[in-house]
Amino acid sequence: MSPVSAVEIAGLRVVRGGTAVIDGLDLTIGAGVTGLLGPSGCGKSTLLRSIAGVQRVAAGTVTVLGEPAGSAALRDRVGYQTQSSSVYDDLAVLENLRFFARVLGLPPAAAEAALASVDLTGQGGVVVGRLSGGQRSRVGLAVALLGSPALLVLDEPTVGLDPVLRRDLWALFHRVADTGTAVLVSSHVMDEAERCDTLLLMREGRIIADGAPGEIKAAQGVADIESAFLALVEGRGIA
Ligand SMILES: Nc1ncnc2c1ncn2[C@@H]1O[C@H](COP(=O)(O)OP(=O)(O)OP(=O)(O)O)[C@@H](O)[C@H]1O
Repeated sequence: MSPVSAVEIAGLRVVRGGTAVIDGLDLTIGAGVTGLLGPSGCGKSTLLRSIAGVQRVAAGTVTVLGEPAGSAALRDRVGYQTQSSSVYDDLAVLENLRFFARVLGLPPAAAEAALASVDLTGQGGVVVGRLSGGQRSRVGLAVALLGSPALLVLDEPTVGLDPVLRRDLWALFHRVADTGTAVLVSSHVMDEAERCDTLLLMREGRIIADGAPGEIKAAQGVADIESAFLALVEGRGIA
């Protein structure tokens, strides 16, 4: 059995504000938890937007689950959580989920299932505005998980969270990936690198490394991903 790749990108070029933010990017993303790591402004959100099908692209192709990114066939097969929260503060957790389930044409039971998958079953009646940061992130994640997507795209979901909450969220990403959903997570925190099955290091609109964290470190002859990133940037790796 060889399923289609979650994402196939060829020759992607994206221009924002008159500047080519991404120029000639080729990339394949498969199963498991893939981390997209790179400094602020390197183009992570732009790449994720292109995969989610909400970014105007100047050239190239972005194929998601065998379909062009953004096509109607992918509507409930791709879950996308943006950096800014898209949930309503003045609605309860379950009300939010039921609302988004309706928008996607899913039955109300999908809301309960998504709630359970992020361990918030007991919080369904709580107004989102009263939740902690970690719980809010989980609600956003639950919205992205509605309809059991085959690809989950998460833009910096752990930003601003303490180390314990970040660890718990990464455990959740792996649980989701274990069900067969490909999970793509961006972060600018290099110490999250070790939590990924596959790591994409991005700089100035380019993917400068793509592989398991251990492989990337070994190729550069260094002990941590931050050093690997610096070695790649400075072109002094052993590879
Ligand atoms: N709406 C916009 N109009 C013009 N330029 C933009 C716009 N959004 C982003 N950019 C530019 O595109 C580049 C890449 O931004 P992007 O948000 O993709 O980076 P990022 O790696 O996700 O950064 P961060 O971690 O800070 O979110 C940056 O130089 C940014 O200034």
